[in-house]
Amino acid sequence: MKTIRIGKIAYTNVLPIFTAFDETGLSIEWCPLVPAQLNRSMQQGTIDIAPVSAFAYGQHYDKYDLIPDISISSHGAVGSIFLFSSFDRLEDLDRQPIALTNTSATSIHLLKVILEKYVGVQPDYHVMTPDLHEMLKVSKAALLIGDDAILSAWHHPEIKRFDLGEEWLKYTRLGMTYAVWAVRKELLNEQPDDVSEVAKRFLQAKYFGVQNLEKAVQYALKLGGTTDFWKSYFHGLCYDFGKSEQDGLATYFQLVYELGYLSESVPIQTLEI
Ligand SMILES: C=C(O[C@@H]1C=C(C(=O)O)C=C[C@H]1O)C(=O)O
Repeated sequence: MKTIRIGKIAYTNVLPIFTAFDETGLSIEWCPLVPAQLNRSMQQGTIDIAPVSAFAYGQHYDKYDLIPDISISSHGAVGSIFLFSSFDRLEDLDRQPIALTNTSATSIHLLKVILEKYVGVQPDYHVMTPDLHEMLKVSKAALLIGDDAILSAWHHPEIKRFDLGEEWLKYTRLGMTYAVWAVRKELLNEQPDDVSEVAKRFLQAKYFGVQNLEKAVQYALKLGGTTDFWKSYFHGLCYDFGKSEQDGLATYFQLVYELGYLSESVPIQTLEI
């Protein structure tokens, strides 16, 4: 078996899956990166399988297939995708500067959909490294994801923040999928049996990890917080990719396409394993 390079999101959100992954008998190399770097590495072919931003799948779906029934989704509040804002109302952000983290792809476009389609404002976006203090020096609101969002919320409870999973649910009554497990089609053609085995291990890891959160919580505590905080964070995330998650994602793809941020409407294709 040729070594398969697998990307890992360098955030706490995936710990229930990655801490439960059984690599016995597999030849794999782990590549921990933030989502925007994972998206790039998958596109360039320096990694073969990864949880990529759902938006990045939309950009390159012709090159990828998806492992079925695994994602990072939420039905409502996600707990780690926040727009921090100097204003109490999203309506006040029209023509205002908003800083977007350079680590994201899905959430950046989710924010654009919410603000432009539903709130009806047209802000001036600019991309920055994820540093809340620096971002708010030059803008009226700042989008952070993952551990950057969690830490900034802890350090700055006084700053108003909007949870994008909650906003999306409010306007659409749908869940939202932020990341999906993509496999490069080239790898699938070259090593179909190995891909199928890795996909099965991911699904086993998901089933076991979500039922047994102790190990994930133990790792998560290194960032800070309490056991109860992390249990409730993990319970707020959904790692499935069934009909209700796919319906939410299909609506997102349609709206992102209508707003011109994707050049075509995206089919969601999952693998038979
Ligand atoms: C829930 C999250 O989902 C993520 C958001 C992503 C994005 O915005 O592109 C990509 C992968 C996930 O890590 C999070 O990062 O907090």
